[in-house]
Amino acid sequence: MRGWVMGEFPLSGDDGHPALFLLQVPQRPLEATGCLARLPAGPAATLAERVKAFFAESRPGPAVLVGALPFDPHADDALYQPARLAAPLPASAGAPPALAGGIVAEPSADAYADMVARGLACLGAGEDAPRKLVLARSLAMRATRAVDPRVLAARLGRDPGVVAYVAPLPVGDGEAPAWLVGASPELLVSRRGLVIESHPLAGSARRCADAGEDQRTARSLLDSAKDLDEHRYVVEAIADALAPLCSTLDVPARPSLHATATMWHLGTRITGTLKHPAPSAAALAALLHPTPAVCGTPRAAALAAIQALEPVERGFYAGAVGWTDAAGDGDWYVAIRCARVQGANLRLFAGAGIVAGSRPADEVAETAGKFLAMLNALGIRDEGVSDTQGEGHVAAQRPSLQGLSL
Ligand SMILES: C=C(O[C@@H]1C=C(C(=O)O)C=C[C@H]1O)C(=O)O
Repeated sequence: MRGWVMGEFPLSGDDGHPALFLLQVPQRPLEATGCLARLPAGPAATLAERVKAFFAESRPGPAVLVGALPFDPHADDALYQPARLAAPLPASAGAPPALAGGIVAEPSADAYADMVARGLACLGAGEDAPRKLVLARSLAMRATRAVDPRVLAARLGRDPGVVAYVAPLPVGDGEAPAWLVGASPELLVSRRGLVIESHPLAGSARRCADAGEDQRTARSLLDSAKDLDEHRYVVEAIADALAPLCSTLDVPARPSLHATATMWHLGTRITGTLKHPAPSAAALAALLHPTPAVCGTPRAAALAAIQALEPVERGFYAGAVGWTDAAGDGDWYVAIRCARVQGANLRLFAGAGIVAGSRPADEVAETAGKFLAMLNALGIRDEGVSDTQGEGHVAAQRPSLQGLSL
């Protein structure tokens, strides 16, 4: 376990970016500014005890920790006690940042298709081999000036199917502050008293501009054996992890549809009542993360395959963002549909679950669809997707996705 080196977190106003954490959950939106104390960093396995030790000390200020868990459960997390809590001001979305230069796909769409093919080859190859694997790719781009995470979050938050978020990320000495900014449709876990909820998603299809075709896409997703298979692994893993901790656990037998502005997903709303002693929301998040929705199954084999196959480190993408308070309540969302933003640099991430029967070209298309939330927030429109975010027009000088092989 190692503590934060002073200055590696964007915590003060010196650089024009006061510490900002934002989680726009409809029933309980949270905006946290400033930082009173950092939680000593560590892996997921020690999060519950670190959180407990933190709240055991008497401390001035809000009795809450906010922050992010990285994708790799063995890597250091980034949680801190903010100085102030407030309901977020209704942010005006404003203009997207202007981009300088092109978009660099890392890996390229073709290299990603190869990666998926290699991933498919290792599925089920031996007893310990993964049965599901989630493989991700990234798009790197630069804005003409430092990106304001708040503007991006406000633009992302116009979609009622997502929870927009901003979380500060650790950076190296002397580097500009970095943020994870995104719009998650997926609740990892929430806890209020003994009541818990999780809404895992897996199995996806890109939405269509034509209403009839959009409905047909949704219906065929509900009937897709491959997608139901992908989904089942996630629900089983979450239900198996929660069952020993709960006195009641309701797991619907079949998933239902969840819509964002750009994607359809299969989702299962799992609810339960915790037994005493009830683990905190942070402990529950650490227990569940990373689920087969972002990693695969079995977890260790999928994690090893991801680390061997993906050329770009995920960092905090596909981790979790959220808060936990001294009473143990909290909300944790899966950190997807996001970008790492540092100064004028952005790196977007998107991944897709691969099971027997997946096809590389389909996974390229699915990840391209998943990039759209963030690309649209950046003012990059795709003519194939309906303008459900209400912008109404495509500014002529804004880049279009047409012709870009994403
Ligand atoms: C990994 C991502 O999304 C996850 C994977 C999904 C899938 O494979 O169908 C669906 C929702 C998320 O759980 C992502 O958006 O980057």
